[in-house]
Amino acid sequence: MSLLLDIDHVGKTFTQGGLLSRRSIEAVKDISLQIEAERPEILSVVGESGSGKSTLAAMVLGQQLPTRGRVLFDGVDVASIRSGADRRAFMAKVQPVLQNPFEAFNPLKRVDRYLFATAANFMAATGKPTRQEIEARVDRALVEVGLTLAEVRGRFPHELSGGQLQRTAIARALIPDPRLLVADEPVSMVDASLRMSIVNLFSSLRDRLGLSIIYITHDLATAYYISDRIIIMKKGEVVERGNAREVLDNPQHPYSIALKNAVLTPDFA
Ligand SMILES: Nc1ncnc2c1ncn2[C@@H]1O[C@H](COP(=O)(O)OP(=O)(O)OP(=O)(O)O)[C@@H](O)[C@H]1O
Repeated sequence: MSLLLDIDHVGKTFTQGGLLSRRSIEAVKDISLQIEAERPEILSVVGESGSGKSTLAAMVLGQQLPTRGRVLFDGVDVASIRSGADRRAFMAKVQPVLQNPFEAFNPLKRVDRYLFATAANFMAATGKPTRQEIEARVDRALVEVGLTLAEVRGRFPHELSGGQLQRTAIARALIPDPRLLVADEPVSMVDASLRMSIVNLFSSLRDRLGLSIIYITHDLATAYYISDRIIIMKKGEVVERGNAREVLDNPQHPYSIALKNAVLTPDFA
Protein backbone atom coordinates (compact mmCIF):
# COMPACT_ATOMS: atom_id res chain seq x y z
CA MET A 1 0.00 0.00 0.00
CA SER A 2 1.53 3.35 -0.96
CA LEU A 3 0.43 6.51 0.71
CA LEU A 4 -0.51 9.71 -1.07
CA LEU A 5 -0.58 11.60 2.21
CA ASP A 6 0.90 10.55 5.52
CA ILE A 7 0.25 12.91 8.41
CA ASP A 8 2.54 11.41 11.02
CA HIS A 9 2.07 12.56 14.64
CA VAL A 10 1.80 16.16 13.57
CA GLY A 11 1.47 19.09 15.95
CA LYS A 12 1.59 22.85 15.63
CA THR A 13 2.17 25.25 18.48
CA PHE A 14 1.95 29.00 17.87
CA THR A 15 3.73 31.38 20.20
CA GLN A 16 2.21 34.78 20.69
CA GLY A 17 3.02 37.95 22.57
CA GLY A 18 6.22 39.58 23.81
CA LEU A 19 8.79 38.43 26.35
CA LEU A 20 6.60 39.10 29.37
CA SER A 21 3.27 38.08 27.91
CA ARG A 22 4.39 35.08 25.92
CA ARG A 23 1.81 32.35 25.49
CA SER A 24 1.61 29.19 23.46
CA ILE A 25 -1.38 27.93 21.54
CA GLU A 26 -1.41 24.26 20.64
CA ALA A 27 -3.52 24.56 17.50
CA VAL A 28 -2.91 20.93 16.48
CA LYS A 29 -1.76 18.44 19.11
CA ASP A 30 -0.83 15.02 17.76
CA ILE A 31 -2.65 13.99 14.65
CA SER A 32 -1.92 11.02 12.43
CA LEU A 33 -3.90 10.40 9.29
CA GLN A 34 -3.25 8.68 6.00
CA ILE A 35 -4.75 8.75 2.51
CA GLU A 36 -3.88 5.83 0.27
CA ALA A 37 -2.57 6.57 -3.21
CA GLU A 38 -4.70 3.93 -4.91
CA ARG A 39 -7.91 4.77 -3.11
CA PRO A 40 -9.10 8.32 -3.88
CA GLU A 41 -11.45 9.60 -1.23
CA ILE A 42 -13.18 12.58 0.26
CA LEU A 43 -12.05 13.05 3.82
CA SER A 44 -14.07 15.54 5.81
CA VAL A 45 -12.57 17.45 8.69
CA VAL A 46 -15.21 18.91 10.98
CA GLY A 47 -15.12 20.67 14.32
CA GLU A 48 -16.01 23.94 15.94
CA SER A 49 -14.22 27.18 15.21
CA GLY A 50 -10.68 27.14 16.59
CA SER A 51 -10.41 23.34 16.67
CA GLY A 52 -7.36 23.40 14.37
CA LYS A 53 -8.88 22.45 11.02
CA SER A 54 -7.30 25.28 9.01
CA THR A 55 -3.94 24.82 10.71
CA LEU A 56 -3.97 21.16 9.73
CA ALA A 57 -4.87 22.15 6.16
CA ALA A 58 -2.08 24.73 6.07
CA MET A 59 0.44 22.06 7.09
CA VAL A 60 -0.78 19.70 4.36
CA LEU A 61 -0.36 22.55 1.86
CA GLY A 62 3.13 23.34 3.17
CA GLN A 63 2.01 26.83 4.16
CA GLN A 64 2.75 26.14 7.83
CA LEU A 65 5.49 23.85 9.10
CA PRO A 66 4.67 21.43 11.90
CA THR A 67 6.38 21.98 15.24
CA ARG A 68 6.32 18.21 15.73
CA GLY A 69 5.86 15.21 13.45
CA ARG A 70 5.93 15.19 9.67
CA VAL A 71 3.62 15.57 6.70
CA LEU A 72 4.70 13.29 3.87
CA PHE A 73 3.23 13.69 0.40
CA ASP A 74 4.04 10.86 -1.96
CA GLY A 75 6.74 9.82 0.49
CA VAL A 76 8.43 13.24 0.61
CA ASP A 77 8.52 15.34 3.77
CA VAL A 78 6.71 18.56 2.81
CA ALA A 79 9.00 20.55 5.16
CA SER A 80 12.02 19.47 3.11
CA ILE A 81 10.70 21.01 -0.12
CA ARG A 82 12.74 24.18 -0.53
CA SER A 83 13.77 24.94 -4.12
CA GLY A 84 11.39 26.87 -6.35
CA ALA A 85 11.16 24.01 -8.85
CA ASP A 86 10.39 21.41 -6.15
CA ARG A 87 7.86 23.74 -4.59
CA ARG A 88 6.10 24.25 -7.94
CA ALA A 89 6.03 20.50 -8.57
CA PHE A 90 4.52 19.94 -5.11
CA MET A 91 1.95 22.70 -5.58
CA ALA A 92 0.89 21.17 -8.88
CA LYS A 93 -0.05 18.01 -6.98
CA VAL A 94 -1.63 19.57 -3.89
CA GLN A 95 -3.97 22.44 -4.63
CA PRO A 96 -6.03 24.60 -2.28
CA VAL A 97 -9.64 25.62 -2.83
CA LEU A 98 -10.43 28.74 -0.84
CA GLN A 99 -13.53 29.65 1.08
CA ASN A 100 -14.42 32.82 -0.75
CA PRO A 101 -14.13 32.74 -4.53
CA PHE A 102 -14.48 36.54 -4.60
CA GLU A 103 -11.22 36.76 -2.65
CA ALA A 104 -9.49 34.33 -4.98
CA PHE A 105 -9.94 36.70 -7.94
CA ASN A 106 -9.11 40.39 -8.19
CA PRO A 107 -12.38 42.19 -9.05
CA LEU A 108 -10.58 44.32 -11.65
CA LYS A 109 -9.05 41.40 -13.52
CA ARG A 110 -10.83 39.14 -15.99
CA VAL A 111 -11.02 35.62 -14.57
CA ASP A 112 -9.72 33.93 -17.73
CA ARG A 113 -6.39 35.78 -17.20
CA TYR A 114 -5.87 33.80 -13.99
CA LEU A 115 -6.66 30.56 -15.72
CA PHE A 116 -4.31 31.26 -18.64
CA ALA A 117 -1.53 32.36 -16.29
CA THR A 118 -1.93 29.22 -14.16
CA ALA A 119 -1.87 26.98 -17.24
CA ALA A 120 1.15 28.79 -18.73
CA ASN A 121 2.98 28.53 -15.44
CA PHE A 122 2.46 24.82 -14.89
CA MET A 123 2.79 23.81 -18.53
CA ALA A 124 6.13 25.65 -18.75
CA ALA A 125 7.69 22.78 -16.76
CA THR A 126 7.56 20.68 -19.97
CA GLY A 127 8.47 23.37 -22.54
CA LYS A 128 6.84 26.61 -23.63
CA PRO A 129 3.18 25.94 -24.46
CA THR A 130 1.41 27.59 -27.40
CA ARG A 131 -1.61 29.85 -26.91
CA GLN A 132 -3.79 27.10 -28.33
CA GLU A 133 -2.42 24.51 -25.91
CA ILE A 134 -3.01 26.87 -22.99
CA GLU A 135 -6.60 27.54 -24.04
CA ALA A 136 -7.26 23.84 -24.56
CA ARG A 137 -5.93 23.06 -21.07
CA VAL A 138 -8.08 25.80 -19.51
CA ASP A 139 -11.17 24.67 -21.40
CA ARG A 140 -10.61 21.07 -20.30
CA ALA A 141 -10.45 22.15 -16.64
CA LEU A 142 -13.58 24.28 -17.01
CA VAL A 143 -15.47 21.42 -18.65
CA GLU A 144 -14.52 19.22 -15.66
CA VAL A 145 -16.49 21.62 -13.44
CA GLY A 146 -19.46 22.02 -15.76
CA LEU A 147 -18.39 25.26 -17.51
CA THR A 148 -16.58 26.09 -20.74
CA LEU A 149 -13.99 28.66 -21.72
CA ALA A 150 -16.58 30.25 -24.02
CA GLU A 151 -18.80 30.96 -20.99
CA VAL A 152 -16.01 32.43 -18.89
CA ARG A 153 -13.92 34.23 -21.49
CA GLY A 154 -13.53 37.96 -20.93
CA ARG A 155 -15.72 38.02 -17.81
CA PHE A 156 -14.90 39.89 -14.61
CA PRO A 157 -15.61 38.12 -11.28
CA HIS A 158 -18.80 40.14 -10.67
CA GLU A 159 -20.14 38.97 -14.03
CA LEU A 160 -20.26 35.39 -12.76
CA SER A 161 -22.52 34.01 -10.03
CA GLY A 162 -20.96 32.92 -6.73
CA GLY A 163 -21.45 29.30 -7.76
CA GLN A 164 -19.89 29.84 -11.20
CA LEU A 165 -16.99 31.68 -9.64
CA GLN A 166 -16.35 28.88 -7.13
CA ARG A 167 -16.48 26.38 -10.01
CA THR A 168 -13.98 28.55 -11.88
CA ALA A 169 -11.72 28.59 -8.80
CA ILE A 170 -11.96 24.78 -8.67
CA ALA A 171 -11.17 24.62 -12.41
CA ARG A 172 -8.09 26.72 -11.77
CA ALA A 173 -7.02 24.24 -9.08
CA LEU A 174 -7.48 21.37 -11.58
CA ILE A 175 -5.27 22.88 -14.29
CA PRO A 176 -1.99 21.36 -13.01
CA ASP A 177 -3.57 17.87 -12.69
CA PRO A 178 -3.39 17.66 -8.89
CA ARG A 179 -3.78 14.47 -6.86
CA LEU A 180 -5.13 16.18 -3.75
CA LEU A 181 -7.40 19.18 -3.20
CA VAL A 182 -7.51 20.86 0.18
CA ALA A 183 -10.82 22.69 0.33
CA ASP A 184 -11.29 24.89 3.42
CA GLU A 185 -14.99 25.75 3.83
CA PRO A 186 -15.44 25.84 0.05
CA VAL A 187 -19.21 26.22 0.11
CA SER A 188 -19.80 28.45 3.10
CA MET A 189 -19.87 31.60 0.95
CA VAL A 190 -21.91 29.99 -1.79
CA ASP A 191 -25.68 30.42 -1.88
CA ALA A 192 -27.34 27.57 0.06
CA SER A 193 -29.26 26.43 -3.00
CA LEU A 194 -26.00 25.85 -4.91
CA ARG A 195 -24.04 24.11 -2.16
CA MET A 196 -25.08 20.59 -3.03
CA SER A 197 -24.12 21.05 -6.66
CA ILE A 198 -20.61 22.12 -5.66
CA VAL A 199 -20.13 19.27 -3.19
CA ASN A 200 -21.53 16.83 -5.74
CA LEU A 201 -18.87 18.14 -8.08
CA PHE A 202 -16.25 17.01 -5.54
CA SER A 203 -17.69 13.48 -5.59
CA SER A 204 -17.62 13.40 -9.34
CA LEU A 205 -14.01 14.72 -9.47
CA ARG A 206 -13.02 11.93 -7.08
CA ASP A 207 -14.69 9.35 -9.30
CA ARG A 208 -13.71 10.71 -12.70
CA LEU A 209 -10.22 12.05 -12.02
CA GLY A 210 -9.16 9.89 -9.08
CA LEU A 211 -8.66 13.00 -6.97
CA SER A 212 -8.61 12.89 -3.20
CA ILE A 213 -10.17 15.81 -1.40
CA ILE A 214 -9.75 17.04 2.14
CA TYR A 215 -13.04 18.79 2.79
CA ILE A 216 -12.98 21.13 5.78
CA THR A 217 -16.41 22.20 6.86
CA HIS A 218 -18.81 23.17 9.59
CA ASP A 219 -21.59 21.70 7.51
CA LEU A 220 -22.28 18.17 8.73
CA ALA A 221 -25.06 17.65 6.20
CA THR A 222 -22.78 18.02 3.16
CA ALA A 223 -20.01 16.11 4.96
CA TYR A 224 -22.46 13.26 5.58
CA TYR A 225 -23.57 13.31 2.00
CA ILE A 226 -20.24 13.27 0.17
CA SER A 227 -17.47 12.01 2.43
CA ASP A 228 -15.94 8.60 2.59
CA ARG A 229 -14.24 9.21 5.91
CA ILE A 230 -14.57 11.87 8.53
CA ILE A 231 -12.49 13.14 11.41
CA ILE A 232 -14.02 15.22 14.16
CA MET A 233 -11.63 17.67 15.77
CA LYS A 234 -11.81 19.41 19.09
CA LYS A 235 -9.10 21.63 20.56
CA GLY A 236 -6.43 20.36 18.18
CA GLU A 237 -7.20 16.67 18.63
CA VAL A 238 -9.16 14.09 16.69
CA VAL A 239 -11.93 12.92 19.01
CA GLU A 240 -13.63 10.58 16.55
CA ARG A 241 -12.84 9.18 13.12
CA GLY A 242 -14.09 6.60 10.68
CA ASN A 243 -16.53 5.94 7.89
CA ALA A 244 -18.50 9.20 7.58
CA ARG A 245 -21.97 7.68 7.60
CA GLU A 246 -21.20 5.30 10.44
CA VAL A 247 -19.72 8.09 12.56
CA LEU A 248 -22.51 10.56 11.86
CA ASP A 249 -25.31 8.00 12.16
CA ASN A 250 -23.99 6.79 15.47
CA PRO A 251 -21.48 9.21 17.02
CA GLN A 252 -19.75 7.89 20.15
CA HIS A 253 -17.82 10.83 21.57
CA PRO A 254 -19.89 13.33 23.60
CA TYR A 255 -18.50 16.17 21.48
CA SER A 256 -19.53 14.47 18.22
CA ILE A 257 -22.99 13.84 19.67
CA ALA A 258 -23.28 17.51 20.69
CA LEU A 259 -22.06 18.64 17.25
CA LYS A 260 -24.62 16.47 15.53
CA ASN A 261 -27.45 17.56 17.82
CA ALA A 262 -26.55 21.21 17.20
CA VAL A 263 -27.14 20.86 13.48
CA LEU A 264 -29.73 18.11 13.40
CA THR A 265 -31.55 18.21 10.10
CA PRO A 266 -34.23 15.91 8.69
CA ASP A 267 -31.45 14.20 6.68
CA PHE A 268 -30.08 12.69 9.86
CA ALA A 269 -33.38 11.93 11.51
N1 LIG B 1 -0.90 32.21 12.80
C1 LIG B 1 -1.40 31.99 14.03
N2 LIG B 1 -0.85 32.54 15.11
C2 LIG B 1 -1.33 32.29 16.34
N3 LIG B 1 -2.40 31.50 16.61
C3 LIG B 1 -3.00 30.93 15.54
C4 LIG B 1 -2.56 31.14 14.20
N4 LIG B 1 -3.36 30.43 13.37
C5 LIG B 1 -4.27 29.82 14.16
N5 LIG B 1 -4.06 30.11 15.46
C6 LIG B 1 -4.83 29.61 16.61
O1 LIG B 1 -4.86 28.17 16.52
C7 LIG B 1 -6.13 27.68 16.91
C8 LIG B 1 -6.73 26.87 15.78
O2 LIG B 1 -7.07 27.75 14.70
P1 LIG B 1 -7.59 27.23 13.28
O3 LIG B 1 -7.77 28.42 12.42
O4 LIG B 1 -6.70 26.15 12.80
O5 LIG B 1 -9.01 26.61 13.68
P2 LIG B 1 -10.25 26.24 12.75
O6 LIG B 1 -10.80 24.97 13.31
O7 LIG B 1 -9.82 26.21 11.33
O8 LIG B 1 -11.24 27.44 13.00
P3 LIG B 1 -12.30 28.12 11.97
O9 LIG B 1 -13.35 27.07 11.76
O10 LIG B 1 -12.79 29.30 12.73
O11 LIG B 1 -11.54 28.46 10.74
C9 LIG B 1 -6.97 28.89 17.28
O12 LIG B 1 -6.88 29.05 18.69
C10 LIG B 1 -6.28 30.03 16.57
O13 LIG B 1 -6.49 31.24 17.25
